[in-house]
Amino acid sequence: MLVAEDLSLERGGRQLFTGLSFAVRPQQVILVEGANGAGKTSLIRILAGLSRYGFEGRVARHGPMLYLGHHSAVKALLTPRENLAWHVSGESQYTDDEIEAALSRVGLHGYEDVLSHTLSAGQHRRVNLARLYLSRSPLWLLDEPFTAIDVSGVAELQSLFAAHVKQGGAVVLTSHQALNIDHQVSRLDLSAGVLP
Ligand SMILES: Nc1ncnc2c1ncn2[C@@H]1O[C@H](COP(=O)(O)OP(=O)(O)OP(=O)(O)O)[C@@H](O)[C@H]1O
Repeated sequence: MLVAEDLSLERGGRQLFTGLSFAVRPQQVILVEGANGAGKTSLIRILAGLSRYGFEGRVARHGPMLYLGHHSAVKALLTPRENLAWHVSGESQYTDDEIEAALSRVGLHGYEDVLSHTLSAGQHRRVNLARLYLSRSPLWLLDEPFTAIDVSGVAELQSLFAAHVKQGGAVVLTSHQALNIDHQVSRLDLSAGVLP
């Protein structure tokens, strides 16, 4: 699904990692770990093809991917229904029932048509995460998907990740939280600075 070869990243005069090579294969969950500032967000953005700043190396992706960034891309003056419909419109055609069902899966039943600026931080984040329930992309690149999500929401997400990889998908994510996924998790630790 993805092959990363000899990745190096320098930021603000600091070498964050060098010589990083790995592959992402179907049915893999890869947790990118490391201290604050280790380069996790930067790595996910590089894998998604969204950043080249300070970066050397090669990333080859095969097939569609879904990237969810650290910062919620939910527009305050649109409703959750409108935000989700807009976000997924580039990926495929979805019916209003499918949009509603996805919002319901993330606990937003009853909030579909309020303005998003009236939502809590966690609800805001959940609007973004609803995209995962509609995604047909096999590769998910997720930067801190659990931020602002409550305990039951985290458990739901972890079940979703397990189901996704069991169906042949792959998930690469950053998180400062320990994972409790019913599937083997590979770890990519950036704290060491220089990886094999
Ligand atoms: N646009 C930028 N310009 C200069 N330096 C940057 C930029 N973006 C990030 N950095 C630096 O790159 C380093 C890695 O940042 P990054 O956000 O990838 O870390 P992280 O491991 O995700 O951190 P955290 O756990 O705090 O989210 C940090 O030292 C940060 O200051």
